[in-house]
Amino acid sequence: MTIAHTAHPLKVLQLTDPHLMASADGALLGVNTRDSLAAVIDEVLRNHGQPDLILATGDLTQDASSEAYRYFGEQLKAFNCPSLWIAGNHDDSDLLASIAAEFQAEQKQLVQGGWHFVMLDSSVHGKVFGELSQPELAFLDESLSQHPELPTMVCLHHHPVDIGSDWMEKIGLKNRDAFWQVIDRHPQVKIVLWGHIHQDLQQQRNSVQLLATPSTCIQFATGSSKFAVEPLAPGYRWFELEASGQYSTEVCRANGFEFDLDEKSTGY
Ligand SMILES: Nc1ncnc2c1ncn2[C@@H]1O[C@@H]2COP(=O)(O)O[C@H]2[C@H]1O
Repeated sequence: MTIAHTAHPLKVLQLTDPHLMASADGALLGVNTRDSLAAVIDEVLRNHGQPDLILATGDLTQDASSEAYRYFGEQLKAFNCPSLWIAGNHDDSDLLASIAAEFQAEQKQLVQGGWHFVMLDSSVHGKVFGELSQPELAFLDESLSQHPELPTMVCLHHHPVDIGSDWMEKIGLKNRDAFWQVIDRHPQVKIVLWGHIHQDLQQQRNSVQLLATPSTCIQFATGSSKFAVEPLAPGYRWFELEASGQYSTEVCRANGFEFDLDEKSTGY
């Protein structure tokens, strides 16, 4: 584990749900996912510049191919900083971990800039919903016990709360009560961050800020009872984290990216 303290806020970039494919032509509902990721990376560099850390919160690939994982790692070389990768429902957790190691992105926790980052694997092989295994819950509890003094961000792929979309209720984190029982024992947790829902979301649960972020490809319609997409631009989340525990965060989109989304789609 790396320990570094800086006087400046730590700049953290979240990239989520890029759904990359082995083929350069790979598209999701009409949107080429390599092109949309490139547009988001350009937007980060133009708008915010270099981050100090990247959090990649799952569905890095659509086809769980080694080519797509390596493509993702290569694209992150636009940034001169470490990244941490976790799996989503479209990923192959073991393959992701082995290729993440090639890019030094496999760590499950990191202390940097006075913050503690904990990365959880909520993927369940062959399922769309998420679940945290007993070893994963034990890891969460142990890692939080190691740094009770540090403001902490916990990341996973699946949503651990109701987000107000019926169709997504069935594909969130199944054992969310067990997750919150652990979190509630560790008051240093400031932020729980996820992907999966392809939309900007902010909620509060006691003293914990709950955040989700648009995908770097297609976006799901907010509050829809059944599967629906909306033609919002691909995006990312940016954080500036102070060692005091204060922070700011915003979602930005690559609004100049042109795409032809299949808006009538009823799923994929
Ligand atoms: N019409 C649908 N109803 C329910 N789930 C769907 C539908 N279409 C796709 N999905 C699944 O829901 C998931 C939501 O985001 P993912 O990108 O993980 O992948 C999606 C599919 O696995």
